[in-house]
Amino acid sequence: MEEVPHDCPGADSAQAGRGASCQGCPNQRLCASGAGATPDTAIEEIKEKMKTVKHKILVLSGKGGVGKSTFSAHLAHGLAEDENTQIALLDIDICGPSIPKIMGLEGEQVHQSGSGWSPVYVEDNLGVMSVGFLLSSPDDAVIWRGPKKNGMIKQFLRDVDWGEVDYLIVDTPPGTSDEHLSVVRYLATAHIDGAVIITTPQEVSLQDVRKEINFCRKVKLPIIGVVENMSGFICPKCKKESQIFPPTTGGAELMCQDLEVPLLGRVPLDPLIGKNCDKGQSFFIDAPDSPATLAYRSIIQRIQEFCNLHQSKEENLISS
Ligand SMILES: Nc1ncnc2c1ncn2[C@@H]1O[C@H](COP(=O)(O)OP(=O)(O)OP(=O)(O)O)[C@@H](O)[C@H]1O
Repeated sequence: MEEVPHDCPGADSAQAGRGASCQGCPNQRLCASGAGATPDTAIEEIKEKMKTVKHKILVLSGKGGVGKSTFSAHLAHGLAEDENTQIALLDIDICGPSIPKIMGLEGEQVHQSGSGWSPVYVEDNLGVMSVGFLLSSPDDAVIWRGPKKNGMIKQFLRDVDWGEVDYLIVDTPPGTSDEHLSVVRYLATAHIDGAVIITTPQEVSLQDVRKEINFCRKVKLPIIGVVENMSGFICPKCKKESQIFPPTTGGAELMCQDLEVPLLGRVPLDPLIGKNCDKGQSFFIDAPDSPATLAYRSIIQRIQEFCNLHQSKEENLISS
């Protein structure tokens, strides 16, 4: 893929491409050519597009590898169990798009639909779009930087033909990067319900979650809550409940109390989750009553309650 070595500080601003924010930029010529320019019309187009999407949820994590994509995928699977609910799963994890693998869609490419793109449907009511669909193979690397990367996110939000959707779940890269700012900026005008932040119980992960929470507060992104993943261990050989290692105490719970954000729940470390993700199959099917599945279901219910409340608040605002 083409590299755009462009780090102009104004590259993501509405002024980029018009030269106004690019003074002193070594790549001014590229910038002035309009690469990655974000005309105000794009925001308007995204706003228009998002009118058919009822709820928008961002899934964030401070650290990589904590289970963010696994969570995004299974939130989508869980919500899609109600066949009257239409779900869209968007993967913008540019450096490590794992949604194709987890959803059993490896090797899929972007499908054209009119002038835009059509999601790939894993169920009638569950459509998926991933940055991974743009790669020539799973081992290909995305080396876009700056405006082109943001342009791609804009394109995902504007050009994918989602149709009428109840929930749009956005799986983001770890940390608080350009992509987060772009997606928040583009979706902000279309009212994001909020963010779910995934962590493990370890302090190295929690430390980064604190930053993530501060990021959300700075950009005024509501926080639905935190999920402590890989919290305690389910031994596959142990049959009795008592032999299950207890979930951790402290960890995310203390942090959530401290920072006044809800802890949505804890998901144990369960080897079946890893196995099923590698097979591209939901673990809810193979282990409908496992502690991990039950933990997920309770978390999903809390997210739905949050979104319903958000919707009533919006409706009240409109009617008042
Ligand atoms: N509760 C769990 N128990 C066991 N394995 C898990 C659990 N949650 C996730 N995993 C496994 O952990 C690995 C990392 O998960 P995942 O890819 O979802 O992380 P991530 O936070 O999205 O990573 P990144 O953002 O760096 O791509 C995967 O192999 C996944 O199957």
